[in-house]
Amino acid sequence: MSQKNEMHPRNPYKNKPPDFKALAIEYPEFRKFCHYVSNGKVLFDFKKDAAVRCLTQTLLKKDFRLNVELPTGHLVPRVPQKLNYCLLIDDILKANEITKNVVGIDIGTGTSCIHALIGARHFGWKFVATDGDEKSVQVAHDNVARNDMNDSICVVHVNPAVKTVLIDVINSMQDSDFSFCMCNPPFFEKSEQNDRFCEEPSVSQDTYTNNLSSEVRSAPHSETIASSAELYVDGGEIAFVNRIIDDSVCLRDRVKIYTTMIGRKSSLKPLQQRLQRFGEDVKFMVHPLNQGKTKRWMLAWTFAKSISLTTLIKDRPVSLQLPKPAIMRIMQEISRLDGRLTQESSSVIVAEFKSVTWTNQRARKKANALLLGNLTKRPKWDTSNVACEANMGVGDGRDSFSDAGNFVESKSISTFKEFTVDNATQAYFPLPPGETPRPIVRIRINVNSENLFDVVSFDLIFGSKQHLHQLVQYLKNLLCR
Ligand SMILES: C[S@@+](CC[C@H](N)C(=O)[O-])C[C@H]1O[C@@H](n2cnc3c(N)ncnc32)[C@H](O)[C@@H]1O
Repeated sequence: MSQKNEMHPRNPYKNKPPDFKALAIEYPEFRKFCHYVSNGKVLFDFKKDAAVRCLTQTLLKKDFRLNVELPTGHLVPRVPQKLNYCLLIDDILKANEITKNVVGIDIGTGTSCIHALIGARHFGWKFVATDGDEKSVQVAHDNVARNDMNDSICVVHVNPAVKTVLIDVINSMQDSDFSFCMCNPPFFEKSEQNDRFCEEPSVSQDTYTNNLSSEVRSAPHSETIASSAELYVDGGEIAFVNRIIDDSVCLRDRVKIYTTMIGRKSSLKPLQQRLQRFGEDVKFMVHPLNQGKTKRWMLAWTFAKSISLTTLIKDRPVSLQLPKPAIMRIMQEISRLDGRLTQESSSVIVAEFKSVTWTNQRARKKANALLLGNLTKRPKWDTSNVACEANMGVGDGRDSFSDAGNFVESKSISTFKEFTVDNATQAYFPLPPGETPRPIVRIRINVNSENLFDVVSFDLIFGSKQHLHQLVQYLKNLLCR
C-alpha cells in the first residue's frame, strides 16, 4: 500500500508525485525510460535500475538544481525519502531553536552524497560527509565540486575496519561541535547475502541486485543494484548503529542530536533497549519515514539536557472529560497503580510506571484473593513436583544480540514419571550498583478546567503508545461512570 500520505507534511512530493509527462518533455534522457500509452498518459519503468537512476538525477536537477553523477553498480537514493529524513531533522532543529550555523555529519554518504547535497542546498546546512569506501568518497567529492559546494561540504574517507564511526572524525576537528549526525547504514548481515540479493557480474564482481531469478520471489517493484559495502556489514544495521551509540556515549553533546535511519522494524527494539540502559542521561525517539511502498524509521537520541525530542511526536494527546476536581482522583488512581507522581504545577503532573499494572485487573484481584483470602483450598506454595535446571551464558544478560548472559538451555524436570510440565523461565539480573531501573512509561498529565468539568490530556513522554491508551481506557472505565 502506498504511504504517500504519511510523508512529511512539508515534503513537496507528498501530494504531488513527479509529473512524468512534463519530465519526459523537458529532459530527453528521461524520455528514454517512458512509454506513451493510448490514453495520452506516460508510464515510467520503475523496474529498471537505469530508469530509477535517471529519475533521481532528473528530480535533483529540476527540484534542487543539483547535477549529480550516480555510477552504475551503486545505490540509487530515492529523493522524496531523503528529503523526508532531512525534514524530520529540520523539525527537531527548529523546535530547539538551532537555526544558525547548523553543521551536520553524514555517516556513510555513498557515491551520491545525497543527504549532504540536499541538506546544504535546501536547508543551508554545512556538512562533514564520511565514507569507508574510497571510490564512494571520490565520486561524492566530485559531486560536491561539480555543484560548487566545496565551502559547505567536506567529504572525508574513514577506515571502515576501525570500530568507531564518529570519534576519529570529530576528534580531528578539534574546535567544532556538530548540530546533528545522520546515517543510512548498510542494513544486512553478511550471512543474509544469498537471501535477498545475488551477484550481478555484468556490472562488477562487487555488485549485487535484488532482482533474483527465483520462482519463489516475485520481481521487485523497483530494482536495487548496490555494492557490497552499501548492503552488508558485520552484524547488520543493529551492530552498525550500536557503534554510533557507543561513540555517542563518549562524545555526548559534541553532537547535539544523533540520528540514523533504520531499515528493519525488528532492529528498533534492541536499539531502543540499548539506549534505555543509559537511563536518565539519554532521550530518544523513533519516527516513521515513509515513502512509496517502503517503510523506514528514524531513530534520534541526545545527551544534551537542552534538547527536546518530544516536539516531533505529532499524535493528538489522548484526553478525557472528568468531573471536578479531576487531578485529585487521577493522582489517587495512579498511586493505587504503583505509579510515581511528580507535580510540575497545580495543573500538570508527570506519572511514571515501572510495570504495567492497569491490565488484567480481574486476574490480579483473583490472585490476590487467593493469596490473602481464607479459602478452604489454598495452593501449597512450598511444595513442588518439578525441578528446574537452567544453563546460562556469560556476560550481563542484557544484550539481546548475543547469547551472553541469556539462557543457553532451560528445562523442567518432573519428579513424577509421565507427568509433563510447561516450562516458562524468566531471569532478572541485578542492576549495577547505583543504577536505578528506568520506568517503562512516563506520561505528562495536564488538567484544564472548563465550566462544568475538567479536561485531562495525557501526553506520552516515552514508552509505548499501547500502554498509554490502555491506561487511559482503564481510568475512563473507572472514573467516567
Ligand atoms: C546504505 S549506504 C548509504 C549511502 C547514502 N548515504 C544513501 O543514503 O543513499 C551505506 C554507506 O555506508 C558506507 N560505510 C560502511 N561502513 C562505513 C563506516 N565504518 N564509516 C563510514 N561509512 C561506512 C558504505 O560504504 C556505504 O556507502
